[in-house]
Amino acid sequence: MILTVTPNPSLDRTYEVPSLDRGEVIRATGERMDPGGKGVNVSRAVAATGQRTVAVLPLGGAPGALVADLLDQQGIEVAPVPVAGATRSNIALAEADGVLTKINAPGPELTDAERELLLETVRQQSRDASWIACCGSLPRGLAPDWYADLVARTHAAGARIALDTSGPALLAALRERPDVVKPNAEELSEAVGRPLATVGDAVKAAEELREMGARAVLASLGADGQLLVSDRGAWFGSARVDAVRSNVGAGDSSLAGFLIAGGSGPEALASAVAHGAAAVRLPGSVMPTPADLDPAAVTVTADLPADRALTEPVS
Ligand SMILES: Nc1ncnc2c1ncn2[C@@H]1O[C@H](COP(=O)(O)OP(=O)(O)O)[C@@H](O)[C@H]1O
Ligand SMILES: O=P(O)(O)OC[C@H]1O[C@](O)(COP(=O)(O)O)[C@@H](O)[C@@H]1O
Repeated sequence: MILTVTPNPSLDRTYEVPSLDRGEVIRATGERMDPGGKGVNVSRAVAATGQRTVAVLPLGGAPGALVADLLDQQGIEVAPVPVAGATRSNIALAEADGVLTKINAPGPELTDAERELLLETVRQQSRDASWIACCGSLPRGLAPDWYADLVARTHAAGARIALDTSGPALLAALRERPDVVKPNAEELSEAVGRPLATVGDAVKAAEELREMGARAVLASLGADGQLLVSDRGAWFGSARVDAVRSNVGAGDSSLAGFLIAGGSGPEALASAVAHGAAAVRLPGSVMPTPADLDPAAVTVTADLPADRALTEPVS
């Protein structure tokens, strides 16, 4: 079973708009609502493959009830932690030319009792977990070392940990040796404090994250593909996508693909790339099913294209 922990889930509202004009009334041409938050999306993608997954998440207020309903409709097993504050709503504005603007709200502040209940729920659910994916930003009330503490506790109980977060929460948790971390290019650059212009720059940064404690680094590089750096070696994977519809949740879908394929080595990287490529062909944060995957379009190589310039360099 793959357990996911999303301390700050969301109701994701995506509006399709012709274009963004600041200060004007913009009439949306389409709208959709999805249960969101990075671990929630990992659970949705794992469940789409038929594997068992449980999502642990605080839920509160009317948006929280809506998230619970939407997850129920999708058949996702949830271990909810009731909280007094309302679950946040995150807004994505998708322009006709493909540009996506996202507004991520801070979310409710968790009380001491809610924080304890969240930890206790993770502890109870982690008994049958092969992997625990700890994902997303931390809500107010959880200190930056919250993930570090969770990694230390769950490692002691024998589960493997995948971590997808950023900033101080990522840096603190690295010290507890998570089994894999999944930064995107911006998060990787922020963690090492350097710009990334080439695949080689990303490889060096991923190696540095391993020196800081990560056992493996699955770095997602947007349209350029993904990189896996671990004690078994380093590989680069990519897949060409002709029409990108939405990249919301593409990283989450990739992490799910990586975990369901065993969570290490080139086969898991190929699965991560296939899931990322499939996710961007789908609207909003719709997660791919096996029928959406095109494994034949994926290339994985140990011959790293170090000099290749990133399509979207991080400055
Ligand atoms: N424009 C794109 N074209 C093709 N694949 C993409 C594109 N954007 C994302 N992907 C796929 O989805 C993965 C995750 O996207 P990325 O933007 O790196 O992560 P995140 O969603 O975490 O920011 C990429 O590594 C790639 O495999
Ligand atoms: O916890 P954060 O960093 O605010 O991110 C939450 C948001 O990210 C998502 O999980 C999507 O993630 P990505 O587009 O980065 O893959 C949304 O569902 C959610 O609104």
